[in-house]
Amino acid sequence: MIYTVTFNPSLDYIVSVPDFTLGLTNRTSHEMILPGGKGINVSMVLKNLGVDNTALGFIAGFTGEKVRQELEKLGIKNAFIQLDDGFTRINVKLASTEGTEINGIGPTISKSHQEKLLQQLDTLKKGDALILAGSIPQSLDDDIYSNILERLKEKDITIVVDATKELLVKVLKYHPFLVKPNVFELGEIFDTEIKTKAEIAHYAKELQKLGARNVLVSMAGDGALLLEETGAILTAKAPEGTLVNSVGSGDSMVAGFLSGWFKKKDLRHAFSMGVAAGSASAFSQYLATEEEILAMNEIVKGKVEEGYENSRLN
Ligand SMILES: Nc1ncnc2c1ncn2[C@@H]1O[C@H](COP(=O)(O)OP(=O)(O)O)[C@@H](O)[C@H]1O
Ligand SMILES: O=P(O)(O)OC[C@H]1O[C@](O)(COP(=O)(O)O)[C@@H](O)[C@@H]1O
Repeated sequence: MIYTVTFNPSLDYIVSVPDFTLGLTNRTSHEMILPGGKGINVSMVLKNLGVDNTALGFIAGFTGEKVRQELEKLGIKNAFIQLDDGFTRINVKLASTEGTEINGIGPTISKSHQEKLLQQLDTLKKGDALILAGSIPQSLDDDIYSNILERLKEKDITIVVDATKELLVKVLKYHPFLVKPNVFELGEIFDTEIKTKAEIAHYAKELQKLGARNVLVSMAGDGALLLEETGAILTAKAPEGTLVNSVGSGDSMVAGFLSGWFKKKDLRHAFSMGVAAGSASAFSQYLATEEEILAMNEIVKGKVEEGYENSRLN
C-alpha cells in the first residue's frame, strides 16, 4: 500500500484577483475552495491515475472536517487523526499573481496525537511506500520526519520526501528513494540563488552526497531535472500550454513520477510521467485527470533528454 502523510493539510482558497493592488480593497473574479496540502494532493492525483493509496495526517476543526468530506467524496481512503483543538489552515492563493500564496501555520499537534501517527506507521511493511510531504505546524520540531524514518529504517519501504530546509536535509541520511525540491527550495538549502541548469545539477549532487537516492528538481515552466541514483541526469523542457492554476503542480509531479515508477520500475518513464502530471495540472483549473496526464505524457516523453544544456533559467 502507498501511504501519504500530510502533517499540515489545508483548504486552499484559490482566487483570481485582476490587477491585484496592495493597500486597496481588491475583488475576486473567480474563486475556488479545494482540499489541499502536499500529501493530500499526491493522494488525489494517484487516485486519478488509478493508484490505490491511503491519506494519513492530522485534521482539526470545521476546515479539517471539510477536507475529510471532500476526500471521501472522491473515494480516497484516509485515516486522519482528529486533533482536539484549533483548525486545519486555510491557505490563500492568488491565482492571477503567479506564485503568491499565504500559507497558514497550522494547529498544534500534541505528543499523544503524534504518537498515534507513529503507531499507524508501525503497521507499514516491506514493499509499502511512504510519502512525507509538506510543511509541519510551527509547534513541531524539524526532526519529526527524520524521527519517523529512524523508526522505519529496518523495513524495506519506498520513502519519498517533499519538504523544505532542515525538514528535508535531516531525512537524507535515511536514503529516501526520491526527494523533490523545486529550484528555489534547492537554492534555499545551500543558501544560494540558483540561476542555471549546471547549478541545479551541482546542488542536486550535493543532496545525493548527503544521502538522497534520486533527486527530482522541478523548475516550473522550465521543466525538470532528474539526478538518478547512478549519477545519470535526465532533463525535460515543460510542454507548451497556458498556465491556468499552478497550485498542486509539484504534488502532481510526485504522484505522476510514482505511478510511472510503480508501473514500469523505469526512471525515464517515471520522470516523463512526473513532468506530464505537473504540467497537466498547471494547465488545468484543478489537479489533472488521468486522461489529461496520459495525453501530456505523449508529448513529454519526446522531450526527455539525457544530460542537460547549460541554459539560464527563465
Ligand atoms: N508554467 C508552467 N508551464 C508548464 N509546466 C509547468 C508550469 N508550472 C509548473 N509546471 C510543471 O509542474 C512541475 C512542478 O512545478 P513547480 O512549480 O516547479 O513545483 P512546485 O509546485 O513544487 O513549486 C514542473 O516541473 C512542470 O513540469
Ligand atoms: O505545506 P506547505 O509547504 O505549506 O504547502 C501547502 C500548500 O502546497 C500545496 O500542497 C500545493 O503544493 P505545490 O504547488 O507545490 O504542488 C497546497 O495544496 C497547499 O496549500
